[in-house]
Amino acid sequence: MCDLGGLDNLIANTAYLQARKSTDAGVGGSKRRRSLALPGPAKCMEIRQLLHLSFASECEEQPIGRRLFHSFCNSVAEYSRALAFLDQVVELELAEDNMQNALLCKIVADFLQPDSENSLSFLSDAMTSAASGASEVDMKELVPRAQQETRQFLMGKPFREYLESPFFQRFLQWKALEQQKITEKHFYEFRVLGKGGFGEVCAIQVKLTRKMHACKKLNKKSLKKKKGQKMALLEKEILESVNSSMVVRLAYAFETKEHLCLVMTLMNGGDLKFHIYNVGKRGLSMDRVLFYTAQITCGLHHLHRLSIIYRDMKPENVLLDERGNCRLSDLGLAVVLRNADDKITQRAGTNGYMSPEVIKEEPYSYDADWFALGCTIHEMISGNTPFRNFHEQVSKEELRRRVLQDKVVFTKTAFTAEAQDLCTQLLAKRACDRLGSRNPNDDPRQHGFFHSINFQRLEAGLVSPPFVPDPDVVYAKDLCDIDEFSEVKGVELDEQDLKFHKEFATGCVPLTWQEEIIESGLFDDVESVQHRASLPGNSERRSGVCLIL
Ligand SMILES: Nc1ncnc2c1ncn2[C@@H]1O[C@H](COP(=O)(O)OP(=O)(O)OP(=O)(O)O)[C@@H](O)[C@H]1O
Repeated sequence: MCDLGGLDNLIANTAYLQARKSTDAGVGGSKRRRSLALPGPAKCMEIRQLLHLSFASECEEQPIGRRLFHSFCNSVAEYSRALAFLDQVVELELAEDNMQNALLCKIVADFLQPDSENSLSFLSDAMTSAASGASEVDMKELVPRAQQETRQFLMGKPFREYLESPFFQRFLQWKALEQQKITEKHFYEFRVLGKGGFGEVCAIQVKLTRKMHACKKLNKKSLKKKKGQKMALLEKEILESVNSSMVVRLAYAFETKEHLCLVMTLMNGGDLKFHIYNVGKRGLSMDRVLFYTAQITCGLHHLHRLSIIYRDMKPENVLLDERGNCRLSDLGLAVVLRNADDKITQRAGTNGYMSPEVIKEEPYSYDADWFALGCTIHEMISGNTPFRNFHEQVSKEELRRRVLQDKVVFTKTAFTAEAQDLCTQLLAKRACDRLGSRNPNDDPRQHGFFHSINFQRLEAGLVSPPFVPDPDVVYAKDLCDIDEFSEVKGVELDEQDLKFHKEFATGCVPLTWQEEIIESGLFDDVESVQHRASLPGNSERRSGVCLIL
């Protein structure tokens, strides 16, 4: 029986939906005031000592660093042109196929021709003379070389000057703020979204930025009792290392008295299992199957490049966000290989998605994920997994036999020839015959099924999802259908546990935190206040910054 009435659920949903909308409205749309204190010079000196300064990290990878390096470069015409050129190259990489040639010619004419107004004076003579009268084929080869020379240039004098400029001081202030201790006081908490093995997942909102996230709470005593501490730390470290728009990302890791908390990308559009079985007729339309499969494939590819085997590929673990893009979630079973080509034998995964080699406990690696992807595509198209029909009761032994022996049959007309071929190749019984694992360069993204997908644009978020979840629907079970956790008895936490909790609760994850600060408008607000303060006639110079925004 449900303890909570429908009213409780309604109130929880309304509060949650309203909080989501306040984030959508952005900083400008919200009336609540926020205060922000950026640390002063002493703290900045301390932070500077701790950083291993590199151009790639400080000026390219870290979002706030990139923005401040851009601002610095904009004050010197030559540096500003160099960045404009690099920005154009990125635009070229993401351009639609039919726009590519025109853009390529424009870039060469604007930046590489010695007589052009924006010509890059630091480029080698060999480069500029090759640019005059170059054919399109030559240009395709010249632009990446010019890109390299430009980067080399920026890494020299401009980078050294940047490190001595007030822009870098500002960067250090943000870095100092990034290292603040994170506690539950930084967040508002909303309804529970789901239940995991060690605790609930609930929606939360960062007070400072108003960004919504999902918070996976892991009960400290339960982790200890079920010997889950090592696994939890590994999941946290893996999430932290991932930087893909196709995999859930970690924003904060902190602890409360009872829980270790992982604050991750909020995926509020429901999971693929729900969409396959609970909306309209079973299965998904082919445009959705294509879109999700392309995104999942990018997500798996990203993990594999980091030597991570996901090991739990299935529709239930693929979550949609409010725009209809999907990400892989629940990296609780993922493992990192010490060497990229190592193999492991430990049986892990979900029955019905585990590959023959995992079932037989034979050595396996990334090939296991490609097999599970084959099962997932089959399920998205037909509403049945390849080895078990919907609602069919099958014993573990029979399921095992089917996976090991049965040829997959495609009974539904919904399978196009290309979809069928993709599934067949992914579901090959032997890993060495399986798409994705046949040789070191085997890439499922090159399969004909994906011929209409521009993967670079997809990864950059420039392809519109074919389905957008309803913004007024909460795609989560009603509160009364989510079981509560019972108290963990008979476990005492000791010194060793406290040490582990400290190792886990590392606070803000730099790249995600910096993105959040920029996205929320806080970064621009601070910059404009600082800019006003530095104008002639304004005596109010600031070193530390304490702002009410
Ligand atoms: N990022 C997220 N956004 C929204 N909801 C989420 C998110 N992550 C998890 N959930 C919800 O919480 C539930 C439990 O999360 P998750 O599967 O990661 O926990 P778990 O401890 O690994 O559970 P299990 O081991 O049982 O799979 C999910 O089924 C989903 O409904």
